[in-house]
Amino acid sequence: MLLRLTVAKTWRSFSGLTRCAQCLKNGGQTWCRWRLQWKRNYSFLPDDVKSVRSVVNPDISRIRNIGIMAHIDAGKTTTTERMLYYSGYTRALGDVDDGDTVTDFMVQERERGITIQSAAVTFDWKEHRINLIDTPGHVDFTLEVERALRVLDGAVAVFDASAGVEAQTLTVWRQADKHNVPRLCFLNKMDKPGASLAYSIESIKEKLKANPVLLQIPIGSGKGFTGLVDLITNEQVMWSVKCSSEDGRVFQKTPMSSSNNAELRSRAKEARSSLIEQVADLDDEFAELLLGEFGEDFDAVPPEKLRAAVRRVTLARKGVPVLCGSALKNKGVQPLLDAITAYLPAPNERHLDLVRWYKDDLCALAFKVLHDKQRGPLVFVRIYSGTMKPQSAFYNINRGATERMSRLLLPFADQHVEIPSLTAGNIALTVGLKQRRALKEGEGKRGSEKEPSRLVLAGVEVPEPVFFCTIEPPSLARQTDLEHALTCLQREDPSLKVRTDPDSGQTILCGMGELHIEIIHDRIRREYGIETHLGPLQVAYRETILQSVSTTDMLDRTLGDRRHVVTVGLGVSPWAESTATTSCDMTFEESLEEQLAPDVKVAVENGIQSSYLQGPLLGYPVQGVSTTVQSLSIQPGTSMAMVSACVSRCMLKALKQAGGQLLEPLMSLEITVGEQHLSSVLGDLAQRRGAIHDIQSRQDNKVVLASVPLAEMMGYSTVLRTLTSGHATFSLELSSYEAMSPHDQSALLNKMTGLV
Ligand SMILES: Nc1nc2c(ncn2[C@@H]2O[C@H](COP(=O)(O)OP(=O)(O)OP(=O)(O)O)[C@@H](O)[C@H]2O)c(=O)[nH]1
Repeated sequence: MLLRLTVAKTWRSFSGLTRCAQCLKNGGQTWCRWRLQWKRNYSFLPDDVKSVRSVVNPDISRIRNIGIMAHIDAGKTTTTERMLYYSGYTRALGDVDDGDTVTDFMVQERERGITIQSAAVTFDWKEHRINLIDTPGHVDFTLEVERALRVLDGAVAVFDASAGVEAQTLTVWRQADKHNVPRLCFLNKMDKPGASLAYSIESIKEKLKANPVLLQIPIGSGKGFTGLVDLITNEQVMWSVKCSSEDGRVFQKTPMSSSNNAELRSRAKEARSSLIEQVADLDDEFAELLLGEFGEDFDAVPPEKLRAAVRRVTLARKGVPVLCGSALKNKGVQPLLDAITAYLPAPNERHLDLVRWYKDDLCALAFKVLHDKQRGPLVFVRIYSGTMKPQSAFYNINRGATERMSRLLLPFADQHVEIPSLTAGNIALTVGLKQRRALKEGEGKRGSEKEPSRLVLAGVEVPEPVFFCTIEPPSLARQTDLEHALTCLQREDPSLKVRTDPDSGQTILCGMGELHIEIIHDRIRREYGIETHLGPLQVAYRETILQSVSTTDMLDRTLGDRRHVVTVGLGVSPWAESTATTSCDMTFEESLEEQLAPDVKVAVENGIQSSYLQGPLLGYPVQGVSTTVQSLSIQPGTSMAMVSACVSRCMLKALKQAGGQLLEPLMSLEITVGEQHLSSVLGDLAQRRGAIHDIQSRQDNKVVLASVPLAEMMGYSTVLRTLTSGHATFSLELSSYEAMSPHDQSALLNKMTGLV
């Protein structure tokens, strides 16, 4: 009896047709804990992976390495989840709100319903291999997006169709521009009452300065969104709306000519004509075809000719195809998959100059490391040329070392399938590479044979952290465990920085934002079993100088029977744009440059660099300063450590004399808020030293664009929630480091030095 009940429950739960008995007992909630657990356990079993197809190395022209990128909550994970379901790799539809999606597998991701780390999945769609990376939308994890875009050939930018382009969309769009990544736009959430195709298209043009090429128009709006018109094939694509549990697998395609909706027919005709004209403007080959054969009758333009032209336009990055749908309501995802295979490039269509040097030798870029307790570091690699095989040796150009990989895996989120080899164009996971950030290889060949400096694939820029706090283990005995945990976490996440305070000896965590540090704290507790204590969160200020100064210093010290004597003269001067940079530089006077021995130069450089790390005001890093070493005399027998110490002391003196200026991180803030709460939000911003740049209208909401010092934004999410009863969202991103006013600077100095 019990068995029968369980089987019945299981079937009901699996089929998604009815609620389980426990759900009904719980007052009719759609999901109960039991059902969630079941979904977690069974919705992504290893045998869901179609391993036979997966092990086949597909032809390179049929591979698509793509990323899904967007502002937070636009629906990236939900869209990815649908792709996995329709391609047959999962048996049940995962849901972000239920915390059971494939790509958000970290506990923190499931609990919070957000993506924290990018996750790679591999699946097949209509004879194509799609390697997909779902990236986070929250700005604290922006490095994850950058790392993914570095190795991808194409991207899908997902938009909330009721919001259009949002703050983080701009950031990820710029990142994709930087890496020349062709992309598609997916206007998601067409089922939302405020969804608007026209508004979203306009904001893509205006804010992203992109050229949207509309390939579909929606049928119905808000809750009445039922399908779309495919303007390429001139067909109506309709999903069934009979049942809310419909999984969207089945849909109907009918030619527009047979539609009895005259208004839709005319809208579609107009949109298709605009599309054809736009593509003809962007692609000469298509324009010629149009002039020659189809000038009089756009209806007769064959879909395949139009598709090929849109592909050329996309690859040349002259336009961005735009599609629409509702991932949550299971509409529009299969056409999006078709578009990925039709318009985004195969790896061999992305012409990387560097790769041709390798010919058939292996060239791969390691772009991400995961730390696995049993297997050690798992390194994600993108293969650019050659073939990768387990149990073979590789030359790591960055580290100048040969390494051996023990196993080769294909990533399916947190599940991995072992494979015997993988060819160019693919993304794989390797086990056994020991070197940190193990990078590119030329199999079995020393880099020198091939001018290694020219053959290294560029990595990504790691953003500077803006927040820091102390972290302490529960007892001194756990300090080593904490250090190990932090080493592993840093290996995975280069935007996390860990240092030791030279005065107090405390360990300092530096991160990209409040959420970033909170997640690291939580991971140390859950994954490494250490209950750590975090000190108060502090802003990472910077220091610079106000004027040019020259000074000298002399060190004369006897240690044991050895006398060390150094005299140094140097000048420091501020950069014209000290707030626009995060670095400093140094030079030697011409005569010294020629005269000094290499080890002396290194010692001097070390002294200068160490003084840049801690400014004279509050010990924050110095930026925007040029130093010129003007004179140096060293008595024989003096150690190089003493040279560094003397230079460092002289630098401190010079920086102090040059007048210290504190720089604080200024953040770009975008708040979306209902009109009724606008005035309270603006009033609050005024008290936070905020400067309002613009207030725009977005459907029924107002969007406030402002800049605010980071120091004023601690715990802002709670404040905003209280001010607006939870009816506002915001996104915060580092804009620049700005000089503090003399009043604010002295207040901060007094506070930090304990004078008030
Ligand atoms: N109405 C509606 N809601 C959607 C749709 N797609 C996603 N959502 C909801 O939007 C919220 C965010 O969805 P996610 O898929 O987590 O969005 P995301 O872009 O992956 O979020 P982050 O990774 O955290 O940036 C969830 O509550 C989803 O259920 C859609 O098509 N329509």
